[in-house]
Order: sequence, then C-alpha cells, then structure tokens
Amino acid sequence: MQPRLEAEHLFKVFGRRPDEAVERVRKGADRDDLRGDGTTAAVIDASFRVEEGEIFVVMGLSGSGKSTLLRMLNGLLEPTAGRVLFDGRDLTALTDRELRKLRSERISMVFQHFALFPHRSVRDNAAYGLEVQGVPRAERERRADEALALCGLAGWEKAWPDELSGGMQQRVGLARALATDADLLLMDESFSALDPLIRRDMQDQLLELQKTLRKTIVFITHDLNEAMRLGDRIAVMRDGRIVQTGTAEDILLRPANDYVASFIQDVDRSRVLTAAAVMDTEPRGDEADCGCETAAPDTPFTELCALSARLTHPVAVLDAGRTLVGVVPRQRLVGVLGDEHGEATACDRDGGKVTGRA
Ligand SMILES: Nc1ncnc2c1ncn2[C@@H]1O[C@H](COP(=O)(O)OP(=O)(O)OP(=O)(O)O)[C@@H](O)[C@H]1O
Repeated sequence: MQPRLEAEHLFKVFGRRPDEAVERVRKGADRDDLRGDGTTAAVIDASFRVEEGEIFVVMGLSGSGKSTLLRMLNGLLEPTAGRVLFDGRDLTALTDRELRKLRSERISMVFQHFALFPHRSVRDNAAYGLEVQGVPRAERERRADEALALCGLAGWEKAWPDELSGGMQQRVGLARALATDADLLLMDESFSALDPLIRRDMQDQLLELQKTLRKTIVFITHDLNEAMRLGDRIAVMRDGRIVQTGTAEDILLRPANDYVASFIQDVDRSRVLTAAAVMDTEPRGDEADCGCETAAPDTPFTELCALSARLTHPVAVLDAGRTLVGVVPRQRLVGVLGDEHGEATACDRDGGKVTGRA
C-alpha cells in the first residue's frame, strides 16, 4: 500500500554552497566537519514512511533537526536534496500555488505556542483555517463547533481567548487543525508548553480522538515519555540524522546504539511494555490447558506482573482467537525491569537449590 507520507533521503543544509556540503556529508563528513565553514547540516539523509492513520513521532534533543524536518514535510522549507511524497505526489515538484492549496486544505500544523487571535471568539479562531479556504460562514461555524466539541470545548464557542487557560487555548489550536479536515497533521512540540498534568490530559485526548478520526500525524517532541505514549512508531534524531526508527517497544528493548540506550535509561518500562513485547514466543503448547487466568498480547506490563504474582507458573498469552501465542515466565518480568537480557545463570551449590538464609 502507498504510504500517506514518505521522506526519501532528505537533506537540509543552511549556509554557503549547500549542494557541496551534501556531497561531503554523503562521503562521511558530519555536522562538526561542516560547521567550520559556517554551514549547518540541519537534516542529514532522513528517510521514513508514514502510513495512513499512524502517529509518527520524531524525537530528539534541541538542535537535532526536528523542526527543520517537519517544515520540509509541508513544503515550507525546500530540501537541499531528497524528496517528500504526499499521497505519492512529490512536494518538491509542486508550484508555490499548488503547495499553498495543499497546505490550506490537506495539511494542518499545530505549534507549541498557538497564537490565537485575541479579538476573535473561540469559534472564529477555530474556524480560521476554513475562512482562509473561503468556506461560507454558516458551514465554517458548524465545522468549527464540531471540532471544538471533539476537543472538549463545547459551550466555549463564544468565549474570548483570554478567558481560556493555556491548556484550553492549545485545544483551540488543535480544533482549528481538525476543523479543516486535513488528512495530515503536523504537530511541533504542541504540548510542550503545558503543565505536566494538562499535558498528559492533552495526550490522552489526542489518543482518544485518533481512535475515531484516524488522521495521519507527525508529532515532534523532545520528550521520550511523550514519544512513547503517543507514537505508533518513533524516529530518534541525533545531530541531524535519524538514528533509529521503531515502535516504543523496539526502542526500549532493542536500542540501535549507545546513544539511544542512554536516552531510554530513565523511561519507566512498566508503562510502555506489553505482554507481546516480553513473552517467550515458543511455548510448549499446553501452558494454557490448566484453566488459570491468562493474558492477551496487549496486556500492560504492570497487569502482567500482578497476574504473574497470582500464579505459580508462567503466564500464558492468548490472542483474540484464544490461541496460545506465548508465555511469560516471572523471571522475564523481573529481568526486563532490570534491563537484563541474558538467560538465568544456574546455581551450582546444593544441586542448584538455594538454602534459606536468615
Ligand atoms: N534558518 C536557519 N539558518 C541556519 N541554521 C538553522 C536554521 N534553522 C535551523 N538551523 C540550525 O539547524 C539545526 C537544527 O535546528 P532545528 O530547529 O531543526 O532543531 P530542533 O531539533 O527542532 O531543535 P529545537 O527543539 O530547539 O527547536 C540547529 O543547529 C539550528 O541552529
């Protein structure tokens, strides 16, 4: 199937002689090598595909190139090399007019500090994108009100922005993006300016909305926990390059290099992992025959621990069709929490039996 969005070997170099710089980077030069010439390789050879209905998170520290990458995805910045394909159409080949039309109708952006117009009502702020498109007033108000309701702001349509809290203002920004019915949402640190509790609330709301709306979303964040909560897949950026792309579980359990490994040290694994990620996928076959409680592949890790504590044997994992797809020994659960990948070492004392010690 054709992906909704595809980045093919994207480069963006700021400064003098960018094409020459791309060639140097292709031959192995890195950012620091170029910096001496006053040139910044903001994005280096980025390739990925985003499927319809997917939340694709780009995560990296400040300066790693996330915003530059995002701005190439809607044609606000022209790549120095490489292509962006949206529904198979090469953005780099579109005229300015075609690009503007695409941006106003099919791609929406939600920024960190959403600048609402202070002298427009919440409804008119949410309807702004539709107004730009020339949608008649009655229809744009109806669509804006629908989008506001989706974002939990029903009843606030006539309020002024300064009557709203920061979290609510950010919801208006999201409603504006949703009202246009764009297929692709580009979200640049959209929740980063919010207090932690409100931020979590917004993340939950986005996930809830996504269950029904199934938009294609590229979400930029420097927060790994946010990336893990939201992302169907996550691209980790470092110094302009994508160093790993994978699910939260891939990144936690199989970090591509020491950099990613150091990044994930502080992530609470028990919040991210599910039975499917930690189970042994070669069961004997009879582990579920005893009639004890079982888990599903998407059973959260903490629930799995509780289940394991109630059983005297490994937890059997059954899929929706009640087929045994794996087992989780208790030792595996403890090992995952301790970042231990190896097998258990046998104890050679007293035939492997540990005697009680006071
Ligand atoms: N217009 C520009 N001209 C020159 N250099 C730029 C320009 N825009 C970005 N850069 C440089 O490119 C690099 C990547 O910047 P970018 O803003 O994309 O990173 P980021 O990961 O989004 O960072 P942040 O989270 O701080 O916004 C940085 O070194 C930045 O200084």
